[in-house]
Amino acid sequence: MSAGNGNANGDGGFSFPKGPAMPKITTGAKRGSEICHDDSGPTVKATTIDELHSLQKKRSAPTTPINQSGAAAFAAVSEEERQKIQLQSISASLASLTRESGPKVVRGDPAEKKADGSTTPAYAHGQHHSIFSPDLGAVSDSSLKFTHVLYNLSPAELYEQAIKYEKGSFITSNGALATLSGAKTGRAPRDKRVVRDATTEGELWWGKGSPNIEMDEHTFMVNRERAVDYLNSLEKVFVNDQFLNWDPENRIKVRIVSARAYHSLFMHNMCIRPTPEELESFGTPDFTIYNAGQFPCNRYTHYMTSSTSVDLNLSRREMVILGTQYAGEMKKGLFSVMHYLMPKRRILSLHSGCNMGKEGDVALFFGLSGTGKTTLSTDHNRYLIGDDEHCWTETGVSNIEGGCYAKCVDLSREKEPDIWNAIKFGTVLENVVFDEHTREVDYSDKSVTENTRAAYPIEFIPNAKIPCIGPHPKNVILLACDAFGVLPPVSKLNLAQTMYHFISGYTALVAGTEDGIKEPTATFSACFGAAFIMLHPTKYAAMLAEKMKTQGATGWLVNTGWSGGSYGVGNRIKLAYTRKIIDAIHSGSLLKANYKKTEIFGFEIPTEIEGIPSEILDPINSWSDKKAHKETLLKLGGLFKKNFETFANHKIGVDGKLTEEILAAGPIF
Ligand SMILES: Nc1ncnc2c1ncn2[C@@H]1O[C@H](COP(=O)(O)OP(=O)(O)O)[C@@H](O)[C@H]1O
Ligand SMILES: C=C(OP(=O)(O)O)C(=O)O
Ligand SMILES: [Ca+2]
Ligand SMILES: [Mn+2]
Repeated sequence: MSAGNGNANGDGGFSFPKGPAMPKITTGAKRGSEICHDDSGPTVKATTIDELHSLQKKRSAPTTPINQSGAAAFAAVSEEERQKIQLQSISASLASLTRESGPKVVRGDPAEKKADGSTTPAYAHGQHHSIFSPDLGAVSDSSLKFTHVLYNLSPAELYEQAIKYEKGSFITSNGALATLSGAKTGRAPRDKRVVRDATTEGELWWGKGSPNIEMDEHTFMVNRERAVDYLNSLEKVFVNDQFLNWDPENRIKVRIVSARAYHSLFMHNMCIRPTPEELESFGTPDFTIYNAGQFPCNRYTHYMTSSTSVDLNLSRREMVILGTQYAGEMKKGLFSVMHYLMPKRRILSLHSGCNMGKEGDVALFFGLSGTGKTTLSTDHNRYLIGDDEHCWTETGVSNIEGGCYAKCVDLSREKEPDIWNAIKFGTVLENVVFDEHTREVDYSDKSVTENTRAAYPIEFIPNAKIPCIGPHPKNVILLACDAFGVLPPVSKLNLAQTMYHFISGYTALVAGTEDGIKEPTATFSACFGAAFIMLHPTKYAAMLAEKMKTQGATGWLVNTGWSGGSYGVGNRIKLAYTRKIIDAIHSGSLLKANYKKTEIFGFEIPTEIEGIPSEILDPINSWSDKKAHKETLLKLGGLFKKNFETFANHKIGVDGKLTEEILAAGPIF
């Protein structure tokens, strides 16, 4: 190693050159005698510094005037009583199950000193406390300390917490909060576990192909205890009480207990935000997440294969996160819960984006990660209902979430203006790289990860449809990013083909970013979200088929991937072209186009679409090597066939008729 040009001392070290001395800065020592008399306005209405600071913050969160009809005014819960109930509920959430009761919880930042300098716990908003302290019967040293709870903080408060206490948190020039998620920059599906108990044993999909890797109840409790003890050992924890699902009849109350302001702000953005009134009557959550992501699981614990564990216990309505700070784990964990709860109510949960035209025409966008759900559902000419997770009921669709989670690798203002503009104050920017001085984000920089993300509240998109609900879908668009380059840019599907491709859940992405990797890797993920479904894929497929049939919805397969050859030879289809295709689907013009049938897959492909070079519509035309095209097509067809084998002996719907049709709707050669 070279010594560089450091100023190492000792023998042989450098000494600073003795150049001319720096000019002295004149400080204008005589200033004091030149006092300007014309700027003396009124002085502050405070006599001490503490008083001045106390003037700065006005109390927020108005409480609902309780309008009791008639008598029993005394029955109204006092503010103090309400706060106490809330703290009791949080204490219960944080309770260790091996000790008798929950920890002593108190609201507010432990660092927030009162005016007299004392650190007696106080509420976040500066006013004095109302401490809930459990019985001293709870015997453990941990019960001698307070767990400070930062409850449903605002984005501004969370920014301050993140910047003060979390390494890697910065404000970028667009106002967003840049954060680092740590060692994990994506989900860890192999570390996900689901408790197999008497109930879930028969209800869930287990075994080959299933994402549900079992764990027993006891092991779950071991991990839960680990997470709870970790959280209680901290100075403070963040608690979010929020909702899932814009359909009021099927709304779920969720509580997220986490150690990082980053996680709290992420969920603030991604879940539905309660009004102050809704928060007052929140009560007990339907589901709780314990996010102890900085703390690993113990690898000697049964069922653990790494130091990361994401554990779902449907009976206890709890999820525990250990050993990963990637925030997407929370949102997708809750999505799994919805994939269990909703079908029980005969509601179909969908891993799809959703938007609506001015005429009320709704489209769903299914697809695996990176295929374009967020990009294509965010459409300046349409209302955004949601970018990722929806429910389809007897009356229409509803978004599960209150925010969007966009990939921002190579994001450009020109191509995706609405997402670009949504990245502002309040948005969480994960793992992006920015200029150390100007704090301008470089979206093309993949130094931390390819999977850079922006999480923002849905209302940051100007034409968001609030409330995020809509009528029955008219078009069901299946997105595949085909890096083999053989799927047509758009195909019209009949119902059986839609089901075949929905169950297959295909995409092929390039294997990685390293040089030399030329071979695309095919991924098949049932229902375009095998990592999140809880029941057998055919259950969701049967519901989708039934709904599409009754509503007369049309299925489409759109390739947002390669054209003119596989990855390495061809190019990714231009986003502008894909948008034109999608526009033609929405407007109904594509339905009326002329079609021809492709070989092998039997797709109906349009012969022309306005604004798109016709030759790209049939992939064979854009491949210069026709032999390679045929071979690649057969190769992909073979992968589809092989993947579908596991579904061949499952019946869909009441009679097996649809099953036969679906099997026949795959590639034939
Ligand atoms: N033709 C295309 N259609 C859709 N997305 C495209 C296209 N070409 C490039 N992209 C890029 O691919 C990514 C799609 O990601 P995203 O919409 O976040 O997927 P998802 O929401 O399905 O995970 C975006 O970064 C987008 O800019
Ligand atoms: C958050 C995710 O969703 P998507 O990539 O589909 O947007 C994910 O899969 O981790
Ligand atoms: Ca997704
Ligand atoms: Mn997305």
